[in-house]
Amino acid sequence: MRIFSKNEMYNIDQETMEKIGLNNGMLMENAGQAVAREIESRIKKNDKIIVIAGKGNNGGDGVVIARILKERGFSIELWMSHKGGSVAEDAQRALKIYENCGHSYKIYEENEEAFQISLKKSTVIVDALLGIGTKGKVRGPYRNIIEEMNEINKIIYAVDIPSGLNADKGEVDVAIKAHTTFVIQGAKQGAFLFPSANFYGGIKTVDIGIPSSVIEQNSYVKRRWSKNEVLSSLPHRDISSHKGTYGRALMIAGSENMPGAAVLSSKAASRSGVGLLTIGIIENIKSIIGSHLPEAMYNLHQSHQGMLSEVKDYSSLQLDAIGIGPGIGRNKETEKIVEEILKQQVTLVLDADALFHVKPHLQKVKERRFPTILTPHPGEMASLLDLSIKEVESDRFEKSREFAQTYGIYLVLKGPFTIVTTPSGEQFVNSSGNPALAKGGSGDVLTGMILGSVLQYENVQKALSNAVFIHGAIADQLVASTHSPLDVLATDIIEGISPLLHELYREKEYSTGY
Ligand SMILES: NC(=O)C1=CN([C@@H]2O[C@H](COP(=O)(O)OP(=O)(O)OC[C@H]3O[C@@H](n4cnc5c(N)ncnc54)[C@H](O)[C@@H]3O)[C@@H](O)[C@H]2O)[C@@H](O)CC1
Ligand SMILES: [K+]
Repeated sequence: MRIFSKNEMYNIDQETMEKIGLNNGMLMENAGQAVAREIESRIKKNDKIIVIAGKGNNGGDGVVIARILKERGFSIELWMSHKGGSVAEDAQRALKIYENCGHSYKIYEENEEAFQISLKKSTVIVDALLGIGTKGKVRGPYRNIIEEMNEINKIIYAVDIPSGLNADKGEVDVAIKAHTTFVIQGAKQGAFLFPSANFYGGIKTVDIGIPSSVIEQNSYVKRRWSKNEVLSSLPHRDISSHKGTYGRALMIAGSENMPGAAVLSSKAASRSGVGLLTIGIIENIKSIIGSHLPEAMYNLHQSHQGMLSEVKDYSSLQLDAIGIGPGIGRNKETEKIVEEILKQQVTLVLDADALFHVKPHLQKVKERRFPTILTPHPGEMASLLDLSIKEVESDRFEKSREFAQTYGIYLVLKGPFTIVTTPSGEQFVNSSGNPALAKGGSGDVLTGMILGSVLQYENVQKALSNAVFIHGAIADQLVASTHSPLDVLATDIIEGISPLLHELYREKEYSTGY
């Protein structure tokens, strides 16, 4: 599923009209036809359907839907929100065609009570009030209509966007609570931001025939990353491979107060395919880690205030990637280590306290020639950008892209619908996971999984998106089988890596070559 911003969508529509020659009326007809087909497959002949259309082009789509479904023999009442004169040109034309077919409609502004009676009698409502043109707080009759529609508690199918929502942002004033939203050509960004995502219900894309060349030239790549993408990109292990083939990684994590962060991130890394793992920790917690992960090697640091202190020469380890951050703590010494790590000519994964330390050194990040991956949660992202969490969350796509492009990094902005952004600005939205992951340690596990994953793939984005997907899918499976959203521990996620990978590889019909 493609995802668009409002401006991208308007540019795509504009170019389709100007360069391709499909006019707005044609696109509206295609949109209405396509959504009507989807609705038809979900309704019964005895349903009483109300289509409520606004005065913009979204309303025009609604008028086409009403006509098509009427012609197919369904019981349809079309309501326009406003009187004729103020309705957009193409929507007026759609209304003229509707009338030419012998159909009539009613106007909300002239008959509010009758609308409420009709609403009560209806079984299905089609919401074509407002689309991507919505700006600011919902005004005029729309506010009442939206509230009345929500109160009546019927099945609502929304066209393009649940009316009232902003296409690009997560914040909500008043909006339709849809059962399903039929998104035109692709979802709009707000479908993956909160709280607006809660209003969409199911999402189904309808194709209105916009040429793919126009889409490519007028939008960034923004897509959902789902199981199909994971299956088609899982790496193959060649029969002639050996442990060196799968990378030498160093995970620098933990401190006296947080030894668990080192256990979780290192264990997750080795379960995710690392060939040879070295753990960078302070000497006094080695015995704790060792009892959990006998397979690992160690790079022991001096301790200062219970945290890592010495800057090491890593050249003898012949590393391919370094992960740093979970539980390392924050003081001058740990900052120096992060600074030193930035000079290493290997792939880097920075998380947690390393994200705190990297902020004054972002210029050095920009100068790096090897992939740098930052994995902030919204709070860490907000402090990297000097913004509030709310400002980040409401605009996750734009904020991540700007940051990733400015510093030439891969960014994994965590949260529901984690977004992976590449240095060139392509974005991939994860489709797995649930609130069971909102727990201490689950980020440390993801960091380890990412470190393990980047060594298995030639393409960094695929490695990141797949690690994020698998992390979420494990939580989904646990909640669907033996756990609840309350009791999933970070260690359960690690234990779930093997069963899930096993299942995915079986599904991919993975063959070892034997
Ligand atoms: N070529 C195109 O642009 C196409 C557009 N299509 C449909 O058209 C929609 C976009 O159409 P429009 O740009 O006309 O926008 P909308 O249909 O979303 O509505 C804009 C109308 O709402 C009013 N409005 C905006 N914000 C408001 C607020 N806060 N409170 C009250 N009224 C408000 C505006 O004054 C304008 O009259 C899409 O979502 C899609 O459904 C499709 O028909 C396909 C082609
Ligand atoms: K709508």
